[in-house]
Amino acid sequence: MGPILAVEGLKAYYQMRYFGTLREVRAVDDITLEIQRDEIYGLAGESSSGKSTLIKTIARAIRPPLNVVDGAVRFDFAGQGPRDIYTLSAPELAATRWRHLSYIMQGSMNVLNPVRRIRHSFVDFAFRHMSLPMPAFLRRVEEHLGHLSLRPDVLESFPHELSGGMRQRVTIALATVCRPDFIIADEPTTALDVVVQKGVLEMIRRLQREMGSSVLFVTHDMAVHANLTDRLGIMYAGRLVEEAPTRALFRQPLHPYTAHLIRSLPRIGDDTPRHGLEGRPPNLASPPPGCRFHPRCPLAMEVCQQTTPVMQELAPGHRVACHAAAQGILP
Ligand SMILES: Nc1ncnc2c1ncn2[C@@H]1O[C@H](COP(=O)(O)OP(=O)(O)OP(=O)(O)O)[C@@H](O)[C@H]1O
Repeated sequence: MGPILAVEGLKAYYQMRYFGTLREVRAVDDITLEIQRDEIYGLAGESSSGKSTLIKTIARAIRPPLNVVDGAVRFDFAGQGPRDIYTLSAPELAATRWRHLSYIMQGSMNVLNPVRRIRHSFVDFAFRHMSLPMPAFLRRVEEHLGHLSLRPDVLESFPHELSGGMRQRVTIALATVCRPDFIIADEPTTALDVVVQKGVLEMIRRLQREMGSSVLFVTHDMAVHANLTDRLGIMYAGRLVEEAPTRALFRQPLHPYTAHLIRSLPRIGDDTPRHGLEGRPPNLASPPPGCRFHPRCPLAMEVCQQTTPVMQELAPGHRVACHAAAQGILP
């Protein structure tokens, strides 16, 4: 069986008109990647690199001014054969969401209605996918909550009555109760304190293993990626610049930006001062020509200012878009 998700040449721009002139923010610019069944694929990159835009585009959860300009997003759920999510009809899309493709968001309040009891959220999102009468459905939900160390009475609670960690576990329960094939998680633990964060990450890993689902996990936190993900893609200024099995990427990053992200991680007992990168990420309405990282890159050469580097596989499963790396120059 092929990959569960194949993204090909995807471009998604925020397109705005000011006095008749088109301004485009190229937040996702020519991204190609595949996600396999039964893996956790991490997506990293600093703020504004386009991570959220990419996953919204993958989930077809976009609205103007964000538009897909080019490319394809093909899911192959349960081996049904690849389908571009943008060719699904509205009923097909509704039948897919939560059942095959679900979403764990940054703030749990986005998905939990603050003025309705938790039970209603489960009924609204999951009931129609389960083909069970209501009492059996609610029993299934309670069982699933128990699996996430949540008591059945949370169903009768309002979201504000629960702690942040419990709310996030409820949203994970909601996203997993239909045993979806593919789960997108967007910074699901960023707002939580470290101890709660650890528990939530372990829970995501355990559920993923049990269900054999694929997870696309987005966070800027490289330490979380190191502990959780099987493979990792690094985004910079709207482009994927490196991708590899997580261990290989930490052992030997090939892109200078990835090397910088890894070097910025704090290490216990290491007091050497850490130097930030000079400069700021580019404005995506007018990114620099050539490699978008070149104004900040310690290895920049003339070619980097003129020619956009293409992704090349330099080691098995290890792709990088960097002129220096292609010449064997390590960061
Ligand atoms: N509604 C919008 N209109 C115009 N530009 C936008 C809009 N939303 C995001 N952008 C721009 O798109 C680019 C990518 O933003 P995005 O939120 O996808 O990045 P991110 O990597 O997810 O960042 P963060 O980690 O801060 O969420 C940024 O330059 C941002 O300013």
